[in-house]
Amino acid sequence: MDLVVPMKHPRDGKSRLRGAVEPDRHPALVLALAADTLAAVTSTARVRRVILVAADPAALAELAEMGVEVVAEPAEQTLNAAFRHGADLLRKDDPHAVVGALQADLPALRAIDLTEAIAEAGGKRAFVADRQGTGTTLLLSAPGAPLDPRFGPGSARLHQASGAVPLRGRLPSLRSDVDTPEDLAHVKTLGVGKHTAELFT
Ligand SMILES: Nc1nc2c(ncn2[C@@H]2O[C@H](COP(=O)(O)OP(=O)(O)OP(=O)(O)O)[C@@H](O)[C@H]2O)c(=O)[nH]1
Ligand SMILES: C=C(OP(=O)(O)O)C(=O)O
Repeated sequence: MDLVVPMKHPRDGKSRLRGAVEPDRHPALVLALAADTLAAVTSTARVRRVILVAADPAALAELAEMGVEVVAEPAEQTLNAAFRHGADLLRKDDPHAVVGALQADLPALRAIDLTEAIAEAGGKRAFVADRQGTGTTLLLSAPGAPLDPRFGPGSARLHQASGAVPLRGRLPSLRSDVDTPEDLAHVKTLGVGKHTAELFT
């Protein structure tokens, strides 16, 4: 299966985390969260391609070295348009693939949780809610079928209402996205990847 990961310019993203590090290091924190997410993704055997859909590809040069393809976001500059664009590019090359949409703010992600989620989905359109139960961290299409992303506030409910199956596994590392300082404290208890850890030593 192939994955799409969207990213704003690191200077603009994760505004609710502003102040967690010195202001001039905020972009480095956003990049570190993404680098740890991508390190786990690219070490997951079930994942074949990863497309990063970027508001500004030049700002993500260091992520491009991690075995992911960085492309520019489409003219419609919204989160769901970014997901649809990445999914369309992947489908052009393999019309029958499962396509996944993953958030870039999962610094504690472990390959074992991503593998378990893909297995539990079993080819159905399915999603993983965040640990609060309101947001979505991963949405998987059925093979060759539309991804139909509905990310944004309350997306777990929207994904379920659109027929996606909520995955029930514990999946602690996959449910722990980092939106707030409280989320950051939580992922530190799980154990973050090296890029994020380096910013707090
Ligand atoms: N390419 C692209 N990525 C986006 C867009 N909107 C959100 N994202 C990315 O999608 C992911 C999820 O978004 P949020 O968790 O809401 O993150 P955010 O907007 O950076 O955070 P806040 O400013 O705190 O709301 C993050 O990796 C964002 O960078 C967009 O319009 N285009
Ligand atoms: C956009 C979303 O993310 P967040 O909770 O990270 O803002 C979402 O959960 O659909």
